[in-house]
Amino acid sequence: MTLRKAPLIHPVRFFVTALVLMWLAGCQLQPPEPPDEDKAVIDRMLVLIEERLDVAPVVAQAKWNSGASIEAPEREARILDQVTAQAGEAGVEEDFARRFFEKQFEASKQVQRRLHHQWLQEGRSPFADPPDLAEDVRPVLDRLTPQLIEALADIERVAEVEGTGRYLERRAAELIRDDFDGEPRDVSIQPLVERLTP
Ligand SMILES: O=C(O)C(=O)C[C@]1(C(=O)O)C=C[C@@H](O)C=C1
Repeated sequence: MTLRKAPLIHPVRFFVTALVLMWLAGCQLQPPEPPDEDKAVIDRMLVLIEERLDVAPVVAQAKWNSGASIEAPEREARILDQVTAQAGEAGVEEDFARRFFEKQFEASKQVQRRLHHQWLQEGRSPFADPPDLAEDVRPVLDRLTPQLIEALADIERVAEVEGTGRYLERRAAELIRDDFDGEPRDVSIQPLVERLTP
């Protein structure tokens, strides 16, 4: 009679155990996702940034027709004064709020410069029915300012939640236009990436 040694662990059990262990390891490797309500806070902010960036081509048209400079430092200073005052009331760190808005100006100017460059190359004539910068366009930006400050206050509340930085970058790619190689988008979210990344 030949004695066959029984395997230490039955092959089927070994296989099932290995599968379970691999599945558990997979779960461990998944980076943590923020809770849904914190994701909604980030989405809301990104939608507002996109809305603001959406105005830049209209500003560019108005300035193309009027010949006004893309840089409007006195206008930026006025917005920043307002932002500083409102950020304090909303519980947002003033430096963070200012840096955030400075980056929104920069992103807008990038869009405007790239469009003017394009139009110059095309030899574009003035737009037929240009929007009025003071009457039509800047009021849209002014309405967005307090909404963005509120969104910044919410961002501050979720800043320490794990996974928010990663989520922000992923969703920015989905919610914000990637015109001009995505440069204006990257600039516009930069202060948020810095704030949300540990
Ligand atoms: O209001 C303008 O003239 C704009 O070009 C818009 C804007 C802004 O993003 O708010 C951008 C650049 C200017 O330097 C000032 C303000």
